[in-house]
Amino acid sequence: MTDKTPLNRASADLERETLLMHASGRPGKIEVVPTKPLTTQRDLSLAYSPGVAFPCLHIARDPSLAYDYTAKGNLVAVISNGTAVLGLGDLGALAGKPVMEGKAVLFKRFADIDAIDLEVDTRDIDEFVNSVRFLGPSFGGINLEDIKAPECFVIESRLRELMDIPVFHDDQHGTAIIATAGLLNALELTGRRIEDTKVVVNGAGAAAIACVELIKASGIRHEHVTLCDTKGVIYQGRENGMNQWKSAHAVPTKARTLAEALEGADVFMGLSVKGAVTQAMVATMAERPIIFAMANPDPEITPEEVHAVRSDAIVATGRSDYPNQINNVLGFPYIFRGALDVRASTINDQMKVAAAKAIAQLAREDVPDEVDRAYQGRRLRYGSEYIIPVPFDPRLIAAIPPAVAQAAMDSGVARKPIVDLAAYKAELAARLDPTAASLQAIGDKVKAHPRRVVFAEGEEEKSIRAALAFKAAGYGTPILIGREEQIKETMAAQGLPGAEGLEIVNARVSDRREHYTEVLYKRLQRKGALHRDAARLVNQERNVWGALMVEQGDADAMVTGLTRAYWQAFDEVKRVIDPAAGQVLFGLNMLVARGRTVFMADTTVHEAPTAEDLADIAQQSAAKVRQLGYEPRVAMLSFSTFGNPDSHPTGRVRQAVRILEARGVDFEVDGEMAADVALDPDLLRHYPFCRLSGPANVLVMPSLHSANIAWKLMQKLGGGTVIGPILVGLDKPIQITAMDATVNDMVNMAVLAAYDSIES
Ligand SMILES: NC(=O)C1=CN([C@@H]2O[C@H](COP(=O)(O)OP(=O)(O)OC[C@H]3O[C@@H](n4cnc5c(N)ncnc54)[C@H](OP(=O)(O)O)[C@@H]3O)[C@@H](O)[C@H]2O)C=CC1
Ligand SMILES: CC(=O)C(=O)O
Ligand SMILES: [Mg+2]
Repeated sequence: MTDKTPLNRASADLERETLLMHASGRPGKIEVVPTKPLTTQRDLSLAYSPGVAFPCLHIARDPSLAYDYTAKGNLVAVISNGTAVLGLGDLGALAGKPVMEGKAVLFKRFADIDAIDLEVDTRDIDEFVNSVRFLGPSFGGINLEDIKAPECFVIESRLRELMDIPVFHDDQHGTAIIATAGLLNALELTGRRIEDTKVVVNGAGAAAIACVELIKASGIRHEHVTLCDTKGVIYQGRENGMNQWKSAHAVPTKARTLAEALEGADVFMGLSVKGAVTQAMVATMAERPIIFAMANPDPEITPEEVHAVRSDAIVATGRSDYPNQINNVLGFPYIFRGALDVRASTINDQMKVAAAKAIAQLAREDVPDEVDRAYQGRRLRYGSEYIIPVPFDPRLIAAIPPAVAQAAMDSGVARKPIVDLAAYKAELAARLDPTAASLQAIGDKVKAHPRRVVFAEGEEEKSIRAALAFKAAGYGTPILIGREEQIKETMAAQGLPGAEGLEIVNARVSDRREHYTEVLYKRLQRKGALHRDAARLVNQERNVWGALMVEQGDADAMVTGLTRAYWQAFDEVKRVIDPAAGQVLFGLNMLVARGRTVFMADTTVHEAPTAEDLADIAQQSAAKVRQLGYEPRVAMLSFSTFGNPDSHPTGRVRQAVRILEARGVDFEVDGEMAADVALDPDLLRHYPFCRLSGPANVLVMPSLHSANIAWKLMQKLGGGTVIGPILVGLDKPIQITAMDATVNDMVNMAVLAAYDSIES
């Protein structure tokens, strides 16, 4: 590529990273995980033949039992023929699959709905309808996606008639719901009356027609909406490129082009293609114009372009990297959640309006700290840069589905009404694990305060890739320690982009060498090191050099670990950096599995911790976990629970609990207790005196043996994600990965180290 503008470089980085992500490990983004054990002959005879005959026979007698005996009730099909893939046009069924897999995982991530993508390889309406209409028994709902207009209108309405489960074309109604929510708030913020507002919509396809219908249903007047397509304004009497859906919105007007239509308009809604609007056009709009440029992945006009000519504008796009993301991801997971939970037979207009109102209302409410923290650097207060909630707002799950479910019940389409709506809301709030939001919070904070992070093993390919990813994500400046020619050679051999934006430091030629040697010599001269030993360490040990950079303030943080056993890297770092005053050093792992996040300590340092050590580890773990956004509930683990069985080794753990009591710590802690009691609320109930208000999220292990074995077993057999060990207690932010760390692990650890340098 010859064009090396920052925008093109950024998109080349994004292309490389995205392709790598999709191809890494198991290709694609989804897999199927069994929910029942399948390990023994007995398991097999229950899950499959002969036992499985019984649920079949029961369902044959009473079809509603399919919701009790199969996954149907929580399963949605994301179905497309790929004729309008985002704003990329007709790429066909197969090429649309990455988007459909993406939609499926968004269902899971945001609303705990299992979804599977189905790509139907036909552009023929009848063939498509016939391929889908018989799939009803398998699913609780059908999400149609990226099917172009006008075929999508016919397909959706025919399937809605033919099927007794919700059929929802996301690009139409999901988009319309979110855009309407954003519009209601933008009108309020700019002091406009809905009935006076003049709207121009560019695009007259699936998303645009549905948006126009919903904003009109919300109070925008028919004659105040001008629709444009590739042929210009859709005026009354136009014949070229028309269809019945466009005709329904044609207005008498002299305007023939988008530019003419936009003169004096209050609102622009783009649901067309990248770059369809110019700065000159938005310059002619009314005071405080509202501009929703929603084409994906690139908007009709960027917020920077708008603000250069209209500083008074409220701007929204479909993208997550600008404020005001109007994207149907805010809608479809939650709308289906509510619909599935009442076994709705359809998603009707009342449910859509309820969703739009719930979303608009949420943006007006005070933003809780955890959401604010997650979007550091942005002002999440109802206003022109925050007209709509952000996708990682954990309140969405408790706000939208109940509104949708209630509307379904009120409008008579709920087949299983919810009796206790308050209990339903509480259940929804607890349904999703906050880890992703918390990691997002950490990453966003680093982006808001970019750091200089040393990647000590700078010549390693994984280090280079991690450094590039760190830079591309906007976390700051990576510093690679190594020989420039070597690093550049590896980059060229791997087809990686240039080293621009990376710093490369070669200890042997650095003008900081003498200084670092003196600093190290001063530290080590009474620990048996001669001057030449210090010089050798500075010259030859990258971990020592990197740690010195951090210690001397030449870098903010460091990550290492790929080329040395953990203990060796740890020893090298400790030559330069001490534990922070009054702190012990230890390892903390973050385990994410089965919808929950649990921290485990000490996984790296204390082989046989004393009661005092255990108390220190518990106290520092609680502080660290709080810093990461969790309220700690600490369990001091053992093989015994509250004295049963009573044995000598557990005394240490009990003593640690007494020490913590005496210190008057400000977090929940109790023990000794077995791991299953700590994690299982039903078992915990046998101990009503226990001071934990819920299952523990911090496990303090009695020894390094049990801790190290436990997290490694979890990593290899647990099916979850293990992050860490995170080194806690060092005076400077340095993290050591495992030798088999992936690029992603390295980036995570670099971000955690960078975060530490901001927080400390
Ligand atoms: N932010 C969000 O949540 C969502 C955004 N979208 C975006 O909306 C856009 C349209 O998607 P969708 O409705 O599904 O697709 P469709 O194929 O159904 O419709 C596309 C429409 O865009 C019009 N169009 C294309 N190019 C231009 C242009 N240069 N000027 C004016 N109109 C043009 C077409 O005009 P014609 O009729 O003359 O062919 C057609 O009416 C895409 O960019 C998509 O990414 C869609 C859904 C959700
Ligand atoms: C967001 C979406 O669904 C689209 O752009 O098509
Ligand atoms: Mg779409």
